[in-house]
Amino acid sequence: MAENKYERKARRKQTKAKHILFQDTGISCSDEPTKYVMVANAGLVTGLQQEQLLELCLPYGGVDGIVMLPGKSYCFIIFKDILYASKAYAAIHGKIKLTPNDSGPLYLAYAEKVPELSHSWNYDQKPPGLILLEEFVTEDEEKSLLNCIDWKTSASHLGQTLKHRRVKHYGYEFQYDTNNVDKECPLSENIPSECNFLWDRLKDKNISVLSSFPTQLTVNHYQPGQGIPSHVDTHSAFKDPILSLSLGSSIVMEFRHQDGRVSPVILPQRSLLIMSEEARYAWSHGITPRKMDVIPTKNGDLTVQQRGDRTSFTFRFIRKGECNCVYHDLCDSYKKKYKKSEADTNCDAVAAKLESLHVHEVYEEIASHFSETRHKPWPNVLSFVQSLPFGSVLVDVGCGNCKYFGNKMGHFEIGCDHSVSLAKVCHDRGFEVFNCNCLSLPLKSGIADGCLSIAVIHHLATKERRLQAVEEMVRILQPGGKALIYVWAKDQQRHNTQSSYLKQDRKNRKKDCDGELKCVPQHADGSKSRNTILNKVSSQFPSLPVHTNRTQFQHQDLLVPWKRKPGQKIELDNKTEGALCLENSSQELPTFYRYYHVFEEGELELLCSCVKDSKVVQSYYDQGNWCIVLERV
Ligand SMILES: O=C(O)CCC(=O)C(=O)O
Ligand SMILES: [Fe+2]
Repeated sequence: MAENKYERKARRKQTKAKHILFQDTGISCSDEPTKYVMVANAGLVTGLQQEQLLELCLPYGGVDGIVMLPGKSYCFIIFKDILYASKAYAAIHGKIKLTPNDSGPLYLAYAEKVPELSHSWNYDQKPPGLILLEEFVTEDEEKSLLNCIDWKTSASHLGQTLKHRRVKHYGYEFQYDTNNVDKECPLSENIPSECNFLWDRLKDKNISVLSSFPTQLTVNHYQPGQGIPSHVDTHSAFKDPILSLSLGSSIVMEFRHQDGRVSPVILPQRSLLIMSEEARYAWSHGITPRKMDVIPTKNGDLTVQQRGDRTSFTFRFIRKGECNCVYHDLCDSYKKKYKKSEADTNCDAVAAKLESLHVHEVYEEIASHFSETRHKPWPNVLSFVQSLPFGSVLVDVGCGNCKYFGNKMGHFEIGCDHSVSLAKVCHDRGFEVFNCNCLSLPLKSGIADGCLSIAVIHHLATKERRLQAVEEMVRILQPGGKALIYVWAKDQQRHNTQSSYLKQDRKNRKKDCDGELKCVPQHADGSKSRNTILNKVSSQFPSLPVHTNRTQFQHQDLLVPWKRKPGQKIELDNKTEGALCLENSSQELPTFYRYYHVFEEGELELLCSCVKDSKVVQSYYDQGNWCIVLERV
């Protein structure tokens, strides 16, 4: 039978989707029915919510799961049985729209398998420290609690209607602009006495999380379709634990960890949720604004459940003083302390001097040799660059010899570096470059789609300056733009594999020729030679240790030797002050000393987490470097 025009269109869409799927994931589609049905034109990118899709598919049989991939406009339904899949396919493909206002029908295809998600949703594993007490209050108690809230109140801070829900505070007002409470300014309304029985009940149940009574209560009222953005209750505002009583209706609350784990937790009506320790400090919680929730059934399938009106009572304990938790990434008290320790301008001036002498001047001196040793691009950096779409503006901050430029990817490439000599190398190679300090980029905000900072900010001598450099990169990115940052790791031998630095160093040692990070000159009495160098180098910065090559880093702030290539002329001018370079009276070649701050594990994440308007979207270790992809939000 001849195809009609709708069938022809559906087939064309299907062919295109199959091709894209294969390109993206290597997964082929199948002409025969399978349990895996690809939805070609609905996914996270099109704003699809999994409960919509489930509602559509469940009438045809059991569903084991829905796989939605970040950044993709397609998704997959995993049916329990091939029969269900084929029934759904026959009914939906090219015929049914998801919602009446959608422009076209859904196009489906059978896939041989589904892509594996590195971090999937897990209904079975709750965040550590999370306790859920079901049927904590009776129906009568529920009514009495709901009735004791007087929403009709004229004071501006009471009974607020936020975009997504209605809220009312007792004890202290939670201020949504600062995400904190004014501890000096308690409210006249205390937590209603109708709540008092809850604390005895906790004791009766042998739950000993409370050492005193809560001092703050926030009542949230959610209608179906409303929610609360994912957040961690400010550490400095409230102690551990936080309690939340669910009244009126049940709901799914999503807990998210920074490592990508998502744990949806069903909060049944009349249950009490206790968020303590890791669940309180290191996982964010939120409620997605939607009218239905996806929940697992007893036999493990997924189903949807309509939401009703829910009122939650969130009880908290106002904290006196600062938080001392160990979950630093999400702790505002820790970040405040961390930033303050660097606020000293005297320290800033010393740092600037150190960078000038042991970074800027050294790179001017070693530029051509440095450039000769820098040809091979790092594969992960290259993939980042290649992931930027055609027409992207790419800024390489601290571009060195521009080894990541010239990829013919249709990018507009702009390099900048402090070193005049390195900028000249790039210019001679035909690239657009200018000189500047990465602490203050002479570029308009929001102009870049991608930004590189490869082995740059570890040359900045204070946390505040490193933060400033990252803030500058985020500033020049447009929303959605990404920066890739590489810094040297203190740990050069992670997972028992040697970093390229240690490997390179070994090679150098074998060949006994020059390159990056060469050893200091060795005499027969090597130690004497080293001491001479140390004394000379440390004259300006006495507390800075000199790194011993071929070894793991012993300190975080140090001077790393660079030995000049043999046969190169040494031109020392007065500026060098003898500290950045030692010209040995013997036959030895001069050694330059570059300042480095090598990063501990987690340190780069912490630094980036202090940068406004950005989020860390990827974090990894790559051959002796800690690396982060930071997205401007
Ligand atoms: O509605 C809830 O259960 C949680 C409310 C909440 O997280 C908050 O107000 O901080
Ligand atoms: Fe909260």
